[in-house]
Amino acid sequence: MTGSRWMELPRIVAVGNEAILELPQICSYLHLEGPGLIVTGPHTDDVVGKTILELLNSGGFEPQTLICTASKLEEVDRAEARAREIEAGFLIGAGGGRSIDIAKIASMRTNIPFLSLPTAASHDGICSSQASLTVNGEAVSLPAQSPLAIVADTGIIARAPARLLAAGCGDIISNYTAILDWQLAHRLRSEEFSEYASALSGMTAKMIVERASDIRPGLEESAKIVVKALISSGVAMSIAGSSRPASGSEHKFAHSINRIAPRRGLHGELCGLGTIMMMYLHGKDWKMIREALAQVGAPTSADQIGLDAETVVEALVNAHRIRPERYTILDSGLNRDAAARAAEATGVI
Ligand SMILES: NC(=O)C1=CN([C@@H]2O[C@H](COP(=O)(O)OP(=O)(O)OC[C@H]3O[C@@H](n4cnc5c(N)ncnc54)[C@H](OP(=O)(O)O)[C@@H]3O)[C@@H](O)[C@H]2O)C=CC1
Ligand SMILES: O=C(CO)COP(=O)(O)O
Ligand SMILES: [Zn+2]
Repeated sequence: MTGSRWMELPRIVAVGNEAILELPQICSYLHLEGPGLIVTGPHTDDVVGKTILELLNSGGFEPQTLICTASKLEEVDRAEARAREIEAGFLIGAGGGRSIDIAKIASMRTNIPFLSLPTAASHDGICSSQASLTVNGEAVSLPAQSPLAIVADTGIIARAPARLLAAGCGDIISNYTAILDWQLAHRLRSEEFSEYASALSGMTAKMIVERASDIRPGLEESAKIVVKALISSGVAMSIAGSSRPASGSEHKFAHSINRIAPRRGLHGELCGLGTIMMMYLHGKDWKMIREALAQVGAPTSADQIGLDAETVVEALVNAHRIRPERYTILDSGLNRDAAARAAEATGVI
């Protein structure tokens, strides 16, 4: 085999209190030219929309805003059309995982560079070169543009609702089972495995578990710990060239819940619950995971996010149908009784 696989990584990663104020400077440093299209959501627009507009205006980047409300292809189509219509020089994905993913795919389609401006530490898609979308009701992972720069203002992130920070911890802690699944697929299916990507992803998850008692809502220092971990997890995905180091059976469970009970629980919350149960299925230390999630304030039982036992079991037995090409512990054939036992034994239901 000849040639190489190209790894896309950001050129600038700015993490810190009031980092948002450096936005015009960063755009100039990267030789970006306006208009800049800000892809964001309604809540985020209330929190930082005006600030971003003022900052970009002050730098002469003629900003415009597009509000998106769902992780759907139609929203990507809208972002792409608007970017082309205004002949955008760059895109900014500002907000949670959904806005960043939409900007990421629109950037890939239009070949217009994009900047990632997370306003919450709720997901590890801040820097990854893939995006997750719902297409025809199914969760799909698509190749996308890696951000040219990340601007993570830890002051804004620390002031975001506490639930978002806890969810981000869940998304990182899920790397434990994602790696176990990847190793299993390597052993049983000869799937290509990256020692480096898995080591980085695993170290990131271990750090959050070890520092769980230091992670408190409202603290800038906590926001910094979690954001850096989310970025590392994204780098692991970029190294692997897929979400494999950060998405395994626990993510299949989360996607399966989204299919059965849409809008119930945040992505990272569902992944956290899935990780507890998948650790149990792998015969590993699920209590350590549950304890860490509880320490950071993430849900450890389904009823905390309004899910009933039947929905959890249904999601578990059907989770292997999500992206069947991605082999995980669930592909060994989890029957309904075993699924209920795993959920009950771990206290998830
Ligand atoms: N590409 C990848 O590698 C990854 C992608 N993802 C994807 O990311 C998404 C999950 O991300 P997540 O962030 O949990 O979900 P959302 O993007 O839906 O964000 C959750 C909510 O938080 C709000 N919000 C964000 N920041 C603030 C703030 N500072 N103050 C108040 N509210 C705020 C959002 O507002 P608003 O309404 O403005 O959006 C939204 O209502 C999923 O679609 C998932 O598939 C997750 C992990 C990795
Ligand atoms: O959420 C992810 C990693 O945290 C990646 O998403 P997918 O499960 O859609 O690949
Ligand atoms: Zn995730």
